[in-house]
Amino acid sequence: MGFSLRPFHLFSCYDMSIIPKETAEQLAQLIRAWNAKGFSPATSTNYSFRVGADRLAISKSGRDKSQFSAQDFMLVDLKGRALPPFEGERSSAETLLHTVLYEENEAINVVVHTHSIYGTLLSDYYLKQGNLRLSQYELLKALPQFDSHEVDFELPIFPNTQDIEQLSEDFRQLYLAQPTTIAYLIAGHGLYTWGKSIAEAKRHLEALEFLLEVHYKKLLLAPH
Ligand SMILES: CSCCC(=O)C(=O)COP(=O)(O)O
Ligand SMILES: [Zn+2]
Repeated sequence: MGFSLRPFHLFSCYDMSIIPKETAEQLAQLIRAWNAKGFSPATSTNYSFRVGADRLAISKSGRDKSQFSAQDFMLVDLKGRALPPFEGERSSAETLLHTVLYEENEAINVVVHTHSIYGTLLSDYYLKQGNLRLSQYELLKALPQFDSHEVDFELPIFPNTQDIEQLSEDFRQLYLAQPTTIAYLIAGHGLYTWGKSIAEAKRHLEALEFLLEVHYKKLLLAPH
């Protein structure tokens, strides 16, 4: 099965209150698969895809990701406000961490977030230095900017906070200064990454989660 995202602009007379079923089902299937890998314990994590220039489909808050289905998405605008017919429903508590990306880059179509053990531990461990540097791993070539393993990839780390609006503005400043950023960590919390398609966001997420696990296990082998 392919994981391409159908360009929304092809639907000139498309009903904008409808969430595209095929895309929602593709992403829901991946969300369940990532849950099985331990990326989203206890209702954690959130996911979204662009539905138009001014709107996105995002996971509703508190959903069990092992049971996630297309019906667990709802529509919000770029300010994170619920759109018809979803008024009164609660989108992800971290909705603004998604909307900031769709606002700042119209090429972004999918945003994903994980709460893996390795992302949680390493983001906390490296918070003081402000980033996690990954070098010399072949899988770095799954990231867009690299065609060699002999590179230094720095994953920014933000302190965790319950003030998601402030965190989204802090991230906006970083993204405006460094628009090639493809992911970041929140300390003791997890990973955000994104892409222009489901396939690209999937590649980033799976490569980064693999690299986090490898890096953690390397520290165990050779502590420093
Ligand atoms: C139980 S996880 C705490 C909130 C969180 O970090 C998360 O990713 C899930 O929040 P949501 O509102 O999207 O369910
Ligand atoms: Zn989270």
